[in-house]
Amino acid sequence: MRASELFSPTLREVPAEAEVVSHQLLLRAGFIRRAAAGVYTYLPLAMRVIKKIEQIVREEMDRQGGQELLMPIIQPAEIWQESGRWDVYGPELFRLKDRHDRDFALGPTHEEIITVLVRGEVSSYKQLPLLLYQIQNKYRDERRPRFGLMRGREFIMKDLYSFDRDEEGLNVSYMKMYEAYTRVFQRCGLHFRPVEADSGAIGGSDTHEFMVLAESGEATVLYCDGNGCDYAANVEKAALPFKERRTEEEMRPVAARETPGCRSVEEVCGFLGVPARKIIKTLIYRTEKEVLAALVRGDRDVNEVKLLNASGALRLELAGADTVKSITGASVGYAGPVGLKGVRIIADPEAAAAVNAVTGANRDDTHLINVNPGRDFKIDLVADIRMVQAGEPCPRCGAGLKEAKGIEVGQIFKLGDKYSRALGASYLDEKGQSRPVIMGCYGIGITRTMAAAIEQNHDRDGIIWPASIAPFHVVVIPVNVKDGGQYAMAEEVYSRLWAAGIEAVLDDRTERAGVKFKDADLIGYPLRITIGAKAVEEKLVEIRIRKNGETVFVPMNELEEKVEDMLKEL
Ligand SMILES: O=C(C[C@@H]1CCCCN1)Cn1cnc2cc(Cl)c(F)cc2c1=O
Ligand SMILES: [Mg+2]
Repeated sequence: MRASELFSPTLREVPAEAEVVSHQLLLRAGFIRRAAAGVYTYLPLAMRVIKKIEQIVREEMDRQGGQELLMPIIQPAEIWQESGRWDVYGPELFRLKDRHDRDFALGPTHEEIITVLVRGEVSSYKQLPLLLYQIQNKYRDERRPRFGLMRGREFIMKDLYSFDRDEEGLNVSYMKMYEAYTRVFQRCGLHFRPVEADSGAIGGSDTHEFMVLAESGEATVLYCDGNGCDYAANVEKAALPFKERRTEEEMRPVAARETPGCRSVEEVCGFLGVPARKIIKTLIYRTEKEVLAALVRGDRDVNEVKLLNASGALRLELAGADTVKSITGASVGYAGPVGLKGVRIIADPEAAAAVNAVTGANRDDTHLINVNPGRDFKIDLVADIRMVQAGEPCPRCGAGLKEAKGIEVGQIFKLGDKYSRALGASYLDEKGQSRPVIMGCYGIGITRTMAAAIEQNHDRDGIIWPASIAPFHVVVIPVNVKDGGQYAMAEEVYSRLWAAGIEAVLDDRTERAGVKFKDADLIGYPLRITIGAKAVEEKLVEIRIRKNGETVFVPMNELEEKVEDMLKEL
């Protein structure tokens, strides 16, 4: 490929809406262009990266017995009504009508499509297990698409679905995918961690997320690196065994205390001179069914994913000031469990075990002291609803947990019979008994993986592609294209690299060398070969490694071998 022909319009400045590095660099380096909010055109350089990631994914899915197919993007509403999800998903589900006014969805995922397919074709245990996958665009109408390809409304996903006879078979499929995902992300040159995760609305039991570790990641991971312990969990899921603390403290009578303007835990602690762990923090939430009061110890935070799961609701959000006012009679910051009417009280075990605690009084500028759960208010449900914090003991080995930010690039789920029962996909077992097929589903965000690779591999000059997914391996730059000797040598290097299966770009533009170097660093080619006057005289090529800036001089007769060896390390 010659740079003068390559369609990769670079930008000097980036639009303000590009908040994260991968979004900025994908725009600046000419990889993507915005078509609408959260909708992008992938330009040639991006397509080369996407194809390489897809190829790695295909090879690893096929290695485990996966069979590729391609499912439709437009999905008939009927199967979503049959699975019960047509009314569960709100505005996030893109819906459209055809010319006959029939309802369709743009596929955000494909459990319904694939289960209906298998229902029609599988009837005997002899046909199982089945691992079917596709690599296809997905559509999810995010309220606020942002971070470029990291949270788009149209994105490319590999989704595989496993069909087994029973749980045991599912466990085999699940472990096959766990291994395949580990190989995929290793081959993509990414530093990642599988973490225990929450299965969310999709249901099912076990699930792991594959996190690319990067500061800009939206997910928080708690992990242990205590002597070989590999515990790691999305903080949404992380749970620690509750240890009741024996206390001899006598229950004292409740009393009100004026706490003017003290809304936060810190302000109340400072004003009353009590530690945060003596406070029961009360947060008012709304679900699609009811209003809840969530109680956690003052030095903890509510884990909204755990609260949602404990409440059995589908949607949960913090109540606004007016709801807090109407429910508690006070403005935000003075809510407490004593005397609350018409709300369900869900308390974390630590809050439920509190003795002589401080709580809001449900009256402005007032708190209560010596509040005792059970005596002064009734708890409707005790459930683990708190965030685990860094430093707390690893549930496996006791070492202090560490915290990292992660970008979720894949997630694998055990679905069980949730969709096969709802949609009637069953098979006859050896004894002629009809049983539901047991399913798993496994996703990798292809375009999100490309963005995550940039988040994890960049510097102030631009992208640093891992060699395995780089759009090209080498850029060959003649310092002066008007110098016949330099240009001829650059052409020779360029054609010999391609002959050796190494993907090279020849920067044949008439720009100054400095501009070419800047573009090479921005686009992020793993290697840069410079051909200047010295190179021509001494028949030496200068090879610079993008990742660490190291430069080596290589005689022409060792060119291909040296480049191959260097690429293996990148
Ligand atoms: O997609 C999954 C689970 C797995 C992930 C891996 C590949 C197979 N599916 C979960 N999920 C996420 N967002 C969704 C958004 C909409 Cl609008 C929807 F209607 C459904 C879903 C939905 O089901
Ligand atoms: Mg997830």
